[in-house]
Amino acid sequence: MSSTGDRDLEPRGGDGADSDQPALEVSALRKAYGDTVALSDVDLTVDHGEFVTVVGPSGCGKSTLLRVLTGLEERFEGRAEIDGSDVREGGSDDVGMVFQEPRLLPWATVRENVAVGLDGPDDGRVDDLVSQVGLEGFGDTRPDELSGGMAQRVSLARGLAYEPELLLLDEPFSALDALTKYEQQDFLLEVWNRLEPTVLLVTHDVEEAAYLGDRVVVLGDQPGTVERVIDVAVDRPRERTADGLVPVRESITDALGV
Ligand SMILES: Nc1ncnc2c1ncn2[C@@H]1O[C@H](COP(=O)(O)OP(=O)(O)OP(=O)(O)O)[C@@H](O)[C@H]1O
Repeated sequence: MSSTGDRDLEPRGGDGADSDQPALEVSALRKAYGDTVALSDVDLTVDHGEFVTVVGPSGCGKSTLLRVLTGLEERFEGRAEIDGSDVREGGSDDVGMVFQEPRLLPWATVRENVAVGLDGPDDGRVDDLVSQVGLEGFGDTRPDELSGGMAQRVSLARGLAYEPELLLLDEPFSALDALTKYEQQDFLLEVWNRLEPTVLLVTHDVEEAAYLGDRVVVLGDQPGTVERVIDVAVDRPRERTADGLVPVRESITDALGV
């Protein structure tokens, strides 16, 4: 299966983006919870329209990095900016987040959960998204009647619904079976091609990190810091079996020490 669409890999500014500023910039980031240092000395710059994947072992601080960027962690050292604005001062409000746990409104239907960030009703778009994440026919279903993988897909559709300039995704495909995961990865690539958001996607899946990313940031643990940054110089659309992805996967596993 291959990703869809053809894409110019030059970074571009999206609508309203200040092209003088990177989409996202982190420098000398350090975040500790008591004695536990979750992140240390993290530097990362992501350009507008880039798709960057972050891979690392469990507990290396991947979710913490996303929490810092979304403004959920106000106490940290160093700098974290979105479009040149400090995340502690609000960053940008044009950020879509897909959390590791779906965090759906339990009383709301699938359709209502997807539409939650939209200003007004846009039934056509919501229905399209519901069907694109493979949930056609489940628009009126409530979260307690969904499997974990279905709930995760509702969360993905909600994160995409208002077409943000920056998408922060925390293991959005981890609860999916292999085939559904491939379909949803390609759906995300199709959305990325069409809307050109900047994407930062956290995963522990080496294959996924290589297949999706323009660059792969490998985090090491204890404390979490950038171990290696790997450019994925493989043309898009990509085949999952592309020869060029083999050395990328090897470089990731080498950096992870596995
Ligand atoms: N609220 C918290 N209080 C205390 N320690 C925390 C908190 N959140 C995270 N940590 C610790 O910070 C470190 C990084 O956690 P984080 O959840 O960011 O890792 P992760 O790489 O996302 O892990 P996983 O892949 O298992 O989701 C871990 O040692 C974790 O125990």
